[in-house]
Amino acid sequence: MRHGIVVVGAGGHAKVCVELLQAMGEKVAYCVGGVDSPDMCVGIPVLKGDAHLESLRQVGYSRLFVAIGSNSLRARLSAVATDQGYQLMNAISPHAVISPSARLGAGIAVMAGAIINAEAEIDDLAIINTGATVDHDCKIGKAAHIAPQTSLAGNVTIGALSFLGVGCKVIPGIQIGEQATVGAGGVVISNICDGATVVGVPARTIKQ
Ligand SMILES: CC(=O)SCCNC(=O)CCNC(=O)[C@H](O)C(C)(C)COP(=O)(O)OP(=O)(O)OC[C@H]1O[C@@H](n2cnc3c(N)ncnc32)[C@H](O)[C@@H]1OP(=O)(O)O
Repeated sequence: MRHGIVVVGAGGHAKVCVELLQAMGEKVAYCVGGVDSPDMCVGIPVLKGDAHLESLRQVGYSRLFVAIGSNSLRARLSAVATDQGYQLMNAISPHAVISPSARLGAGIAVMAGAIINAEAEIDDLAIINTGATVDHDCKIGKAAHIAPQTSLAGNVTIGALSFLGVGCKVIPGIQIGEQATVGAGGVVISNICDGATVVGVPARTIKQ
């Protein structure tokens, strides 16, 4: 028997991802949340505590999606789940537009209204959030998050675990390092180092 998908997380991001998976025609069996999670997540029962991952695996669940907004936590729990033998699913809205030449990793989320253009590469566990645009030849690193309405022009590279807040703009060819943060509404016109936080128009560094 084909089991439903296990979703890790029970917060706001998980709500959206559960509904993305359902829109793809999948059944979500359970969410697995922290001990303080609500009992239900958009109608899906929530099991509290990561120990449930192992017990669900033992009774035959094998497909899983990690729906946690924190990039580092998403990466860590995905590694735990794959070590337990889970296969990471993608949650991709039927209302996203994705080029046939784009390359998508595993465990990624692409929300409604997102556009991913020709030969873009989206690495494992990345989030391309609502209405974000990733133009031709962009490279989005592992477990990076491109927040709603952010627009990347062509040939932009985003390093692993980086976060671009809501409504950012990045001009063509820019390279943003790993674990970098761009504040909401930032306009990036020069390269950004690993670990830096930048804000504003044009974006300036507030933390190195
Ligand atoms: C579906 C979803 O919800 S997806 C989630 C989307 N989430 C977001 O877009 C959140 C984006 N987060 C931000 O923009 C945050 O403000 C961050 C991450 C850039 C900075 O957060 P913090 O490290 O807590 O910085 P803090 O709030 O202390 O601000 C530091 C300074 O930067 C300024 N600043 C912070 N964010 C911004 C911004 N987006 N644009 C311009 N200036 C900013 C502050 O005014 C402050 O300036 P000051 O020192 O002159 O007073």
